[in-house]
Amino acid sequence: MWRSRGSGEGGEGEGGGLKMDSSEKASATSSPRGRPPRGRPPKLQRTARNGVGKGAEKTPHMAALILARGGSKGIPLKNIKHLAGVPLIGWVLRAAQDAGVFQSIWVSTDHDEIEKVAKQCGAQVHRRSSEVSKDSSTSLDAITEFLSYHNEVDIIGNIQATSPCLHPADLQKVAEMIREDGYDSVFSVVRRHQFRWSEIQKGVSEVTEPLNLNPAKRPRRQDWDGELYENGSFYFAKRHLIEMGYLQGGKMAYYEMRAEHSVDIDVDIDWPIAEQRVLRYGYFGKEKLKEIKLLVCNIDGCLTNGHIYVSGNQEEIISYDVRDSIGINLLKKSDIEVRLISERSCSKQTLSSLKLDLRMEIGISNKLAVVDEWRKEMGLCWKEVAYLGNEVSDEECLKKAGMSGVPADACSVAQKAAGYICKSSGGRGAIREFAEHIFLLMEKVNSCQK
Ligand SMILES: CC(=O)N[C@H]1[C@H]([C@H](O)[C@H](O)CO)O[C@](OP(=O)(O)OC[C@H]2O[C@@H](n3ccc(N)nc3=O)[C@H](O)[C@@H]2O)(C(=O)O)C[C@@H]1O
Repeated sequence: MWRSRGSGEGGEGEGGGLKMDSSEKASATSSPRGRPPRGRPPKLQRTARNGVGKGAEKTPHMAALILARGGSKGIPLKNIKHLAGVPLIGWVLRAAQDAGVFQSIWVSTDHDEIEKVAKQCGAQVHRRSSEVSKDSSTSLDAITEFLSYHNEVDIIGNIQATSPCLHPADLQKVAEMIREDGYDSVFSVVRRHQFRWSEIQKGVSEVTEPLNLNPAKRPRRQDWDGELYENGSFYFAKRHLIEMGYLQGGKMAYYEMRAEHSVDIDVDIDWPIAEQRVLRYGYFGKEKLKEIKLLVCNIDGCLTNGHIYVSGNQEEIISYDVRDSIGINLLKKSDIEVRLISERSCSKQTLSSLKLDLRMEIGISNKLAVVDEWRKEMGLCWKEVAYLGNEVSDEECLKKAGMSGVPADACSVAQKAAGYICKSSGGRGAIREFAEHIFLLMEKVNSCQK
């Protein structure tokens, strides 16, 4: 959903890339389905690895594993539903990729669409069996199955997509705790200041009791350290523990996450709150965002819905959404110049009758060259350019721009190259929505600069 980046100008923007060696690439999907039926998964065996056994010098293989079954109950296909323009699994995948501590990064799923999105986000996919994809299946069941097909893995970092505010630094610290401090398992917690009370059970106890406070001396927040709660963001464990049926055990430690990064999507009403949280505190990639000064927008399929009506006297008739013209005006008021570009030789006369008063170039076969020229003319770097496109011809600009978006109905090449996928379609409010996204991220940039 975002691009792998190299160094230099082409590597600017919100995302990061996963480095895989060729053997890992060759097995981009692992699948119990692809194997001959032989009942239960093979019995797990402890091999001479991970510092155990003779001459084992190899760095232990730490795999990130995101469990993403298709049958989520409360929110349908929750694991790939777009949260702030990015599929839910995409947030934690981006953090895992940029952490640079994993030898491999996997999504375990039983669903075709989730497999597709996971691969677009740069993950390898384990097609899990239906036995570990039921409502009653636990995470441990799915992790155990994954390990039984991946003998090369020594340590599992089970990252839950339902905690999308994860940052690479959190994962780097946990990897260090396991690799250097010798912990067998580490899981995330958050500090909460919550007073707990015993439950009233009819017939047993008619009164409640304080569990962690003295009502006569109620502490103020600043006078009380609070308590640590498992927050469900991640669970790291060495293979032997999982083989024994534990995700937490052995030499065990917790990792305390910052409260603002601790988000747990459990029920549907958590979704809008999580969306606001990621926009403010989420991880947007290695490269720092810069203030946007120019937005370039493709015409057919972004400004318009792509339909053209031709009148008897060969005049083109197009439609656009008033919300988009409001979005354009808001951008202009915020000193963001908006320009239009088109591969097709649209009718300039028709476009100028929209009275948007925007500079535009039409009939452009190499959009990248034109936008590059525009940004140089304005003295901008690519990070200061936002691009909204929907077609294959927009791919390069989407990859280069500091902020990139596509309407909901953009082609898959463009979707893959963009950092933000609008809920609105082209010609139906996508520009307005993308403008809103730009404003939110600019707030983030400005608050970081203060
Ligand atoms: C490691 C673990 O035990 N995780 C469980 C967590 C954990 O205890 C809490 O988050 C702690 O705060 O709780 C559950 O959490 P939940 O059901 O939301 O699952 C978390 C993520 O894992 C995926 N998952 C879970 C189980 C499974 N067999 N396959 C999966 O793909 C879900 O799709 C989702 O993306 C729960 O609420 O019931 C179930 C999870 O199994």
